[in-house]
Amino acid sequence: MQHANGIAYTTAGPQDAPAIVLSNSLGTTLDMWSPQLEALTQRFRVVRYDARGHGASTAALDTVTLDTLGRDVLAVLDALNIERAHFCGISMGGLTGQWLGVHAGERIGKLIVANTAARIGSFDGWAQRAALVRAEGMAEVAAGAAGRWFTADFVERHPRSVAQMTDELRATSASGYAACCDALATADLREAIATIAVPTLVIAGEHDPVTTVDDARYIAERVRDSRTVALSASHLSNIEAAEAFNAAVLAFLAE
Ligand SMILES: O=C(O)CC1=CCC(=O)O1
Repeated sequence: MQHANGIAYTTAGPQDAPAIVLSNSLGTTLDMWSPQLEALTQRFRVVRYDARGHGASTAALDTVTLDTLGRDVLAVLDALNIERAHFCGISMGGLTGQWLGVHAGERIGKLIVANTAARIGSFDGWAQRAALVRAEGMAEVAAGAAGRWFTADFVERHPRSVAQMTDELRATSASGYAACCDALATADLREAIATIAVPTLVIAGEHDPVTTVDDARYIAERVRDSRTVALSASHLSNIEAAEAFNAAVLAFLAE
């Protein structure tokens, strides 16, 4: 694991291949991309990183905004001397991707934003969640995570994958998680995304209760060079519908 400005990252795949950066969701780590690694490293240099406050990232947590999360990606690209990379982010990572499309489009080849929205949740909802984990730690948020992240059917059929993800969430630093809740509380790109000029794929989960198919449509209707695909999955569609997710990403990158 290497660090750039306190952001932990790792690379895999051929060094001279085009790079793709993978950006995790709230309460997960770069390990969430394991189901994508084999497929993507056939053709890409895959750069995974732990979002600020998560996993092995040690970056400061005083005032974290969406701007901070976006600039963290640029710091990783700079550390690797990568001028331009594809970017695939899920949920909070997808919001980070939209920020990059708006503010640093010249650094992004193609953009994939999955299970995300231009504005996720509400200020009050995120403020309450941040206060909860700051006061009481991760237990309550982790207890409800399976139902936010996966369909009941997936939870029943894949208990080990689900437990791995919820254990990881339970182990997430409460202050890191809360700092990212703060960022989500104020992140609102509903108007700004109309300026995104990067070719964009918007992936939705048909059963996602957090960021809906309508949220995906909202993005696609405003980003001029965009297409959408809806997968039979809940929120963490890269895990629940890994094969279809990989196929959609690879087809888009091959266009
Ligand atoms: O609430 C959750 O755990 C789902 C989620 C919202 C933003 C994000 O990245 O994950």
